[in-house]
Amino acid sequence: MGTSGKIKYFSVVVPFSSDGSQILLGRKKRGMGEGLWNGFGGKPEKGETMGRCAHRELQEESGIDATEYECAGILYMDDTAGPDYHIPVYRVTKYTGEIAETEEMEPQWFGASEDCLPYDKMYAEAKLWWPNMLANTPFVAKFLFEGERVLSHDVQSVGREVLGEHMDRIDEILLAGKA
Ligand SMILES: Nc1ncnc2c1[nH]c(=O)n2[C@H]1C[C@H](O)[C@@H](COP(=O)(O)OP(=O)(O)OP(=O)(O)O)O1
Repeated sequence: MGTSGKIKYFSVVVPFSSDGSQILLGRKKRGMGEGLWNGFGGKPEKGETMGRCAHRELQEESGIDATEYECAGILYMDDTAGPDYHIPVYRVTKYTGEIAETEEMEPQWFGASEDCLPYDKMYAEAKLWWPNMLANTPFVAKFLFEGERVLSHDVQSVGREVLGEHMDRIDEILLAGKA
């Protein structure tokens, strides 16, 4: 854990097209990460599990309603100075509704392959976990940051059961109001 002793929780949500050949990303229009392409997402509200947070954030930021989605992996980010981030990443395989640009995000489809992703306009750690996301291999990724620089990383492929245990621990913390 970084020296601040604080952990912030966020979700990241990535819709896939029905044939799996495309992914929907959003370009952040304001605030943290402005100008970067990423999945949709944000902080859980009080009393919300991460799954519910993922569903709500996707709806608020892209206008669509996820009907089939699951946790694909978790990003644990330790910062040498600032707060740490714990960020579950969700894969959406079915949704209803129309994709819309919102105040926060400009949505765009990209090919679901590494050479189609705009890594130079994504968070620094993105290129380290996206290969697992694209291969549909569940993962637990740990990063040590100094500001925006990744000092070290360890991305492990894990079984769905292990990922589920990580998610249970996070939901327990959220539901206990300890986040
Ligand atoms: N490295 C890094 N730093 C900060 N945030 C992220 C990363 N990598 C990421 O993938 N992310 C994700 C986590 C979230 O999905 C967004 C940040 O959420 P954002 O919506 O900008 O945060 P807030 O505006 O404070 O939260 P809400 O108000 O939307 O709840 O980037």
